Amino acid sequence: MTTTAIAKGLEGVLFTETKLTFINGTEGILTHLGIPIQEWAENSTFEELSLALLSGHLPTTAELEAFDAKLKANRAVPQELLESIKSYPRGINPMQALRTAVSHLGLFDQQSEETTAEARMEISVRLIAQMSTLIAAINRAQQGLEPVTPRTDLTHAGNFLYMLKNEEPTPEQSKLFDIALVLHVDHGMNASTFTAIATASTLSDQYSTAVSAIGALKGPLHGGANEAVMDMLDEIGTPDKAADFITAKLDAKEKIMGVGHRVYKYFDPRSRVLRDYAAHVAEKEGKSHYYQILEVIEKTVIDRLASRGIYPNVDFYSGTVYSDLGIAKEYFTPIFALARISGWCASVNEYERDNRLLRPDAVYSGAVDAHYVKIEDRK
Ligand SMILES: CC(=O)SCCNC(=O)CCNC(=O)[C@H](O)C(C)(C)COP(=O)(O)OP(=O)(O)OC[C@H]1O[C@@H](n2cnc3c(N)ncnc32)[C@H](O)[C@@H]1OP(=O)(O)O
Ligand SMILES: O=C([O-])CC(=O)C(=O)O
Repeated sequence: MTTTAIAKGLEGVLFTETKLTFINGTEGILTHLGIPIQEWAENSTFEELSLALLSGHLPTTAELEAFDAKLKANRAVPQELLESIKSYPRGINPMQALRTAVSHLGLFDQQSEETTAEARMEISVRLIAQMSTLIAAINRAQQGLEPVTPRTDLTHAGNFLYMLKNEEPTPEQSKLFDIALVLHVDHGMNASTFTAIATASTLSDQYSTAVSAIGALKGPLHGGANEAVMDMLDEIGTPDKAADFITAKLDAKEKIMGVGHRVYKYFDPRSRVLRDYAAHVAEKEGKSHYYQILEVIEKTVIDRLASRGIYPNVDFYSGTVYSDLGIAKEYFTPIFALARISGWCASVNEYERDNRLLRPDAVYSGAVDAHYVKIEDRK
């Protein structure tokens, strides 16, 4: 069946069914397994949401404990890989490093070429567990520091912060970071999940799907926007300059990073949760410089763009939360990958249960009835 109507950017195209995530973009609703994102953020953990999406149901205590134990047991990565990470050039984009490291990780996994449902599930657990160790090791290696051995007595979020700083985070820091991870775990058929599924649809392996997805997430129109927001805040400098800066950008028809969404034509509910946490920190510890600038930007953007359905998205406030945790902005997008690996794996595994090769089409608008002209005869 072929249609000649072009859906630019595949907007509104339905290519599969899913039971994992639902989004109502007009009302700003996001649910996983039918449960609102606010409830997941308030009550759950990264580990529980990851397992819920991988298994398709809310886990029992025994199931969650077994999954958590498996994640913990799989945190370490091969020493050769850590040595290789230390040899990466300094100053590289950490997403480049992560893409390379995840690909390299696959070389050590004896199951990496297996594509059965069972193998995909086993590899998913390892990918979820080890992504964290890789990102922390990249962060430290780029500063000339030795990687920190993962601990098995900390949560996924707490252990990541520990490996980053070689210092145990406070329970509040771990909880805040865990909530940020929960908010980023899955989001329907976003560009990186779609990319992962496209790769898996060729019956390629789970490491290849993760590597493709990391590449797709890296761009500033997708996961890379959280870092771009911080670049913008640094460029603005002080809150009093924010309104004029944004107005000038919009007058010049430039995009504001962390704003707008293909699906949400109202507030992204994740941005509201993150804003509330950022506001809470601001109230407790005094308004950070970044938070004050974001407040002005949000107001200016809503005044100018809300009538067109353009509102802050998840990337708008996430950076202030990470920056409050002392994380450098270059690591905001890798942290997005740290959370989204669960969503990628869950979506790929779900799609692979009833796989069909993804292969859309294009309307041909090039030359017709042309003939080959020898190079010496060309004008
Ligand atoms: C985790 C995530 O991936 S969330 C998204 C993260 N990305 C960003 O924050 C980058 C900035 N935002 C954007 O580029 C866009 O909003 C996208 C790509 C995310 C989605 O938007 P789309 O629905 O594809 O809209 P598209 O890019 O086609 O723009 C449609 C119109 O809205 C305007 N618009 C969209 N986003 C913005 C923005 N952030 N700032 C200003 N104008 C915008 C466009 O300029 C365009 O205007 P025009 O019709 O006058 O030419
Ligand atoms: O759904 C999208 O297009 C982008 C997004 O918000 C996400 O991946 O979290």
